Amino acid sequence: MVVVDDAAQGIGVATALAENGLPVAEVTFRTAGARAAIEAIATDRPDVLVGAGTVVTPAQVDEAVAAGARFLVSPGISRAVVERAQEVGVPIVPGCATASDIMTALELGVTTVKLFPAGVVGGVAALRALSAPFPQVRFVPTGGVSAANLAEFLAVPSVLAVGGSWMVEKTLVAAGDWAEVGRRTREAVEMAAPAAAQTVTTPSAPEEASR
Ligand SMILES: O=C(O)C(=O)C[C@H](O)[C@H](O)COP(=O)(O)O
Repeated sequence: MVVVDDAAQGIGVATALAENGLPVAEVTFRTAGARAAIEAIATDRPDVLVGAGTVVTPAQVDEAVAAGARFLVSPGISRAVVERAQEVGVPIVPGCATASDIMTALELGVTTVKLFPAGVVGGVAALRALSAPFPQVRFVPTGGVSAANLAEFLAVPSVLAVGGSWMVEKTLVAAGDWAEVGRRTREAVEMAAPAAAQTVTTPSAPEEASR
């Protein structure tokens, strides 16, 4: 989850992420420069999977896709936004904070949702509670995820991935401190690796089978 002011910052972040094992960036539509940053990454770093975050209107769906975004993320769930994404054929991960939000996602045919803001709505305990009635749903918790709790979130079987801004903190991006962005990225990738390996090697473990 990246907040950048312009194309140059976007390229700096994308390069630091890719060179440290995480070639994926969600550039949020929170700044005037977000569109230019997505365009620059899509053009100059085709090895990086670039998406748009904080997509809250159908018009932003179109804008993001025109800029080259290959996936979309919303902080909440809006029928109009999800339906527009489905019309143009780009994957969208809407934010859900309650069981009702998840039911709306399911009605729209969406089974991968973002739990947001994950830390505030109950963290791992909320994930486990919401996973029980919705075994078909995969969660991407964001909002309050960090190096301190990353492993805990990834250990929940229904968690597909996590997202967060701690690797690309605004002050680091503003200062162009790509070495520190790279260090935090590498650390996160190393912490996530055991969870990813477990998902691949133990698909029939009891916990997995009961999902
Ligand atoms: O607006 C969106 O579409 C988002 O994706 C929200 C972000 O994922 C979170 O704001 C990240 O939260 P922190 O890692 O705690 O900074």
